[in-house]
Amino acid sequence: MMSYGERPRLLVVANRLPVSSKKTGENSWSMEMSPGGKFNLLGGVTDQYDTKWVGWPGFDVYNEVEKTALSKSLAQMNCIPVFLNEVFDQYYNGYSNGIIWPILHHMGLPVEYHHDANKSFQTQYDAYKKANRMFLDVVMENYEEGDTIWCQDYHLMFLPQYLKEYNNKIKVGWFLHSPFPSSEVYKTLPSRSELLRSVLRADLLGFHTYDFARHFVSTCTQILGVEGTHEGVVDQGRLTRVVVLPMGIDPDRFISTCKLPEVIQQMNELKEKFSGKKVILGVDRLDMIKGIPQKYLGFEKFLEENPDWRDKVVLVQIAVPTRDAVPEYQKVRDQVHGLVGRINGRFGSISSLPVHHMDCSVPSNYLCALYATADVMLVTSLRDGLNLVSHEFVASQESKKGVLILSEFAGAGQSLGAGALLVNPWNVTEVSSAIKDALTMPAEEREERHRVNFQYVITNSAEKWGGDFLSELNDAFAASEMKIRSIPHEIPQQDMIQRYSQSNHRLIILGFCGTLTEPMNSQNDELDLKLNPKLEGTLKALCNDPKTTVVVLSRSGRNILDKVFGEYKIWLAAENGMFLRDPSGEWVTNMPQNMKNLDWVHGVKNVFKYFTDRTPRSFFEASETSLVWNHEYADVKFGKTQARDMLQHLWAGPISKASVDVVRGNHSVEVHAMNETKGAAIGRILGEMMHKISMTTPIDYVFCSGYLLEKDEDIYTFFESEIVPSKLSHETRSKSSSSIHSLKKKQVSPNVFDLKKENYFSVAIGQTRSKARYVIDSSQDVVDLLQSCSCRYNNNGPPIF
Ligand SMILES: O=P(O)(O)OC[C@H]1O[C@H](O[C@H]2O[C@H](CO)[C@@H](O)[C@H](O)[C@H]2O)[C@H](O)[C@@H](O)[C@@H]1O
Ligand SMILES: O=c1ccn([C@@H]2O[C@H](COP(=O)(O)OP(=O)(O)O)[C@@H](O)[C@H]2O)c(=O)[nH]1
Repeated sequence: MMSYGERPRLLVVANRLPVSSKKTGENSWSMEMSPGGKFNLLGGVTDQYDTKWVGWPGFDVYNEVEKTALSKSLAQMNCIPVFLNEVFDQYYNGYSNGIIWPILHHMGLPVEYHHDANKSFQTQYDAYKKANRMFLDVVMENYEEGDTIWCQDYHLMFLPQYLKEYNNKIKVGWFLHSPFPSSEVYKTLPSRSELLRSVLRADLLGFHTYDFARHFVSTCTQILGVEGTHEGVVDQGRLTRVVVLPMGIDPDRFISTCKLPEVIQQMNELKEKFSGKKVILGVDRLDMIKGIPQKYLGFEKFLEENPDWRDKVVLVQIAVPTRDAVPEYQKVRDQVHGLVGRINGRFGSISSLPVHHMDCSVPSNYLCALYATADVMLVTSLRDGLNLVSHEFVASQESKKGVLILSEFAGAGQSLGAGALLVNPWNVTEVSSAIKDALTMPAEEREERHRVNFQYVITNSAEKWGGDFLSELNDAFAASEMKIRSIPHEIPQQDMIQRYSQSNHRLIILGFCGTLTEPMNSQNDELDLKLNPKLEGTLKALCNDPKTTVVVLSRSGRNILDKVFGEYKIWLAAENGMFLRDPSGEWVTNMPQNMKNLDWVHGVKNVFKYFTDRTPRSFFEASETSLVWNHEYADVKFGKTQARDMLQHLWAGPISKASVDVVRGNHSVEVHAMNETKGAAIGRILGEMMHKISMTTPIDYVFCSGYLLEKDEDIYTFFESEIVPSKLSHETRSKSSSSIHSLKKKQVSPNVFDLKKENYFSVAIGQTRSKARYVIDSSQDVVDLLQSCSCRYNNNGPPIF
């Protein structure tokens, strides 16, 4: 592993490098850091990391000598160029900004020009993939083992997959600076699944707001049929962590710039120019998402309704040209120019114009002067990942304490909403009233609102954001490394059976659905879950064996388990351990206190019933604390569509405020009380069991197997902590503190376990990755294993079946 100096290495990969390069002569360049945008993060993380940037330099370079010269100059700024040249147009203007960008911002797909080879989705998509491969090539040329790769934004959605395909051990994070839309919008994208699958290969995914993260997870569950959990997205036992981390700015840069003599001079000039007038400021790229037309309509309405203000207020709008080659951007520019002309025509005079509109960017010091001089900042984005401009305004207003009017559709609305006046930019009347409120706001309220926002902006800086993301990435990577190491092995069948026969008290814990159930096929009419007939005799023999305790631990309810296992001398734990039945058939409630509020159950049941009635061959199980809707036997495609719709209904209705977990399985939707997992239940179950029986022989053999959800796999790790270290004798062990009693706060005898590592068999069914030690393919293998064990139940005696 290579580390530059003492610091770990970080490669930040973004579409654009954070420097602007100017050609000063043949093969010579001058470089300047770009001050704005997400490039602020660079300052934030360089202290702890040796950081290098990989990205497009901002222009084409074809000549090899020039490429080398530019690369050398960029290297001095820790930048590495990716020369996209002929791919750039279709990748950047085409797929990135013409297709993905509008989708991410809820604007829908443009009409496809499929007759024009340069504009068809397919050619643009191919260019996008090609560009992502070009980024990969440059990253790999510079990669050293142990480096962290942080991919930025929607331009690089294929990069996580390409990196992991190249080397699965690379640590990869991806952050989306844009919003992520509702699944209803996202699913219109023709390449929807490929892009999602690719980003899911990263170790950590970051979003600006909770809504974007929630949309992303639910989109993955609906389109890919993967499982969404509170940690992220789980596919085939592999977790991709999802975090919400709103970006920030470098507030000190704005605070100190406002104190520079040059900037104070600019501020004085601006004050003089607009003396006697209040200044409303807008700073946006000239992008459809920024809602500049809506801003002008709101301002126009304000002037219409408030004639007294007409010569006392100006709107200064910096509209930075952007993505000019994309047709939609040309349209919005023309529309905006039309509105500016109309407003100035209606309300202007020889001596004053209400709108000062500029199609240009301004130098960063001048921008600071504008921020600091303005009385009101007006942000009317229709959708915006975050909106750094609003943060920058707040940071620059330390002395003026002006008012921020902020669109509720900007990510920043979720963090600066407390101090800002939040508006719906589509509501022209609301924007107009907010302008009036801002201009007439009493000083006391203005100062208080500013104080709240200023506090947020200085605390949640870009530095904190970068540090938090990278530390989350390290944690996620370490956790996934541990998982990779524990890819389960094939079960050593002979050893398992031999150890079984040599032990004195065996505990067998089994799941039910997919573990012990009868295999179903598409011809089956009977939808009742039934015990696999091949297991009937085996299970009976195991249950009758005095040396063996068998527990079925299932999400199913008491009535189902009773029906299936009524005649067996078996322990049944229904609803993941909420109810426990002993071998004599008596049920007790075994529910933790904090799960008693079950008001949501009724509403969920109604939604499940509605969908069951409309989805042939689907069914649901409703128990007291959980509900499962199963579409395994329904038409595959229709079942998935219905499940997707069902989730929308659930989120919008009965579970919107409930403490529940929703789990989207491959063929099911489950809703159950929060944190109710098999691992959380097993301590309680064993405690209750020990309470009921007097156990003379400690458990020295455990077989635990199921076709389990990722979250229920905590049951496999539960027993790991019960294992006796090999050097501890049984006597020493009995004095040690490692007992269920101490671990799970239940009244059980201290000598419940005497479990050696070799005698613990946790066996996952049908998983490629798992917390279990071993893996088997199907429930048929469970049948074989249990049969082999039961044949040996009288130790060395002859098989009885
Ligand atoms: O590089 P361009 O194509 O000219 O576009 C500039 C950037 O626009 C987008 O910015 C987003 O990132 C900001 C910081 O996270 C966020 O505040 C804003 O809401 C987003 O729109 C784009 O995502 C960047 O990649 C572009 O560089
Ligand atoms: O003339 C200008 C106007 C704006 N900006 C910067 O552009 C960024 C805009 O970021 P924001 O998140 O508001 O929107 P985006 O353009 O990234 O969608 C901010 O950092 C501004 O300081 C700039 O550098 N020059």
